[in-house]
Amino acid sequence: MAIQSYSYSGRGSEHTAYRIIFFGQSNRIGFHYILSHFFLTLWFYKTPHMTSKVTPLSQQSKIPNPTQPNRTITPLFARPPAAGIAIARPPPRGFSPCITMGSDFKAIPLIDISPLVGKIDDPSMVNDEDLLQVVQMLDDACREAGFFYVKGHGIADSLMKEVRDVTQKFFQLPYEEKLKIKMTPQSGYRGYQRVGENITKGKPDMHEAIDCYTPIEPGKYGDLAKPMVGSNLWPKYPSNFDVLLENYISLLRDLSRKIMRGIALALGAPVDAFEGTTAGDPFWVCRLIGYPVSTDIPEEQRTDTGCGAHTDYGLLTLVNQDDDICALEVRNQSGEWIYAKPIPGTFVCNIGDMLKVWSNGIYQPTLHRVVNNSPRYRVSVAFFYESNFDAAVEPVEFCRERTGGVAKYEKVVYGEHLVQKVLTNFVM
Ligand SMILES: N=C(N)NCCCC[C@H](N)C(=O)O
Ligand SMILES: O=C(O)CCC(=O)C(=O)O
Ligand SMILES: [Fe+2]
Repeated sequence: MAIQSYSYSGRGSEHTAYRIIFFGQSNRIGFHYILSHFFLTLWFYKTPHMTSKVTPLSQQSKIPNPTQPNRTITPLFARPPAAGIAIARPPPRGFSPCITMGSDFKAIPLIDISPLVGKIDDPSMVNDEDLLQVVQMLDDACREAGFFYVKGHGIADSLMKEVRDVTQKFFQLPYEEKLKIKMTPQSGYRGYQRVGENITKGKPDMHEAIDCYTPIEPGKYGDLAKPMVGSNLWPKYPSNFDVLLENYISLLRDLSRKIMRGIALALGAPVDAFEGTTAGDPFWVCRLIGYPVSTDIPEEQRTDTGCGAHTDYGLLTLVNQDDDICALEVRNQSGEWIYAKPIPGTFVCNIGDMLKVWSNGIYQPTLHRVVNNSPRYRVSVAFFYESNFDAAVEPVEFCRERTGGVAKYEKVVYGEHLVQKVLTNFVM
């Protein structure tokens, strides 16, 4: 048994945490020693661990290290059972080599979500061991890295690849051709944007993209959605682009809904917490992105980042990235950039700003950026699963209770958050 004591500073306060680790090891089987380590980590906080400061979301991105705030670690099995689930016993907490115990992750966990995908809509799933294990892994991943890979998600490899392939083909077209679907304020910020047109924190990003959003009819959501009214501008070439993408998006919507069900359980919430007025009519965003080889960009136009450091705006992001180029980087607590290396057949998932507010900071979105230093053009297709456009997202009561009783974030209307981002994302 070992006891470690260490300090870390969160937003506005210092903590000393004591971490007690028990580990049992060494079972002898035949000629081999098989070491098995069981970690039971108990956290004690010396100080009352929550600040009572309410910080508007608009200021969050200005805080230097929003990656890891004051965190409360409440083991899943210590939580009160939520309505709608009857957790009879704790899910097994085995040691997973993918998950770095502690706050400074070095790798992003990989989760096989097939039990979740197969069973999450079945009311009799509540005590399913495999499912609960996935829920536990989601909880660990959302606390530790805010990022995880998923496999066993049910989306065919061939479809993932085809979507990247048509994206690549489109970006290979001559500029005039791409301009036929140019993004403008009149198009509701939907369509093609050239390299350097998207800006992050004032700096042009070295990517080109097609942005698509849930279509919005004029008048829907009143003034709130006005800048984004419109339907999507799909390329005419390759000719199956719109059909392919619309099918892909509908599959990813359903997959995201299922993962959000898992995340709801991971938070100890009812399984349908992200349905109804929160995300029962989820807004979605899809960005098809191309990152040119840096030497192909005219020097006077070139910056060193494909996409500057940011957090995503909604609930959950699923990134379908090129198989063989390492470019997406995720920031850990000590400020190191950890590669989200491509793992063929997986999506890279991460949580967004709305989940932070809703969970009162139990889960935090992690800063990430893209740098394509490879000698090859990189493609990624990012799908963003968001709350209802007009959802007023605020810390829910049981998450507040779990984090000291005080709401750390003010209510934010998702659509306002999105529109504010979109209106400042482009030099037009
Ligand atoms: N829908 C999402 N999440 N898009 C992410 C793009 C991030 C870059 C953007 N210029 C920004 O500064 O946010
Ligand atoms: O290209 C990627 O891998 C990630 C893109 C991203 O983070 C975004 O568009 O929000
Ligand atoms: Fe992102």
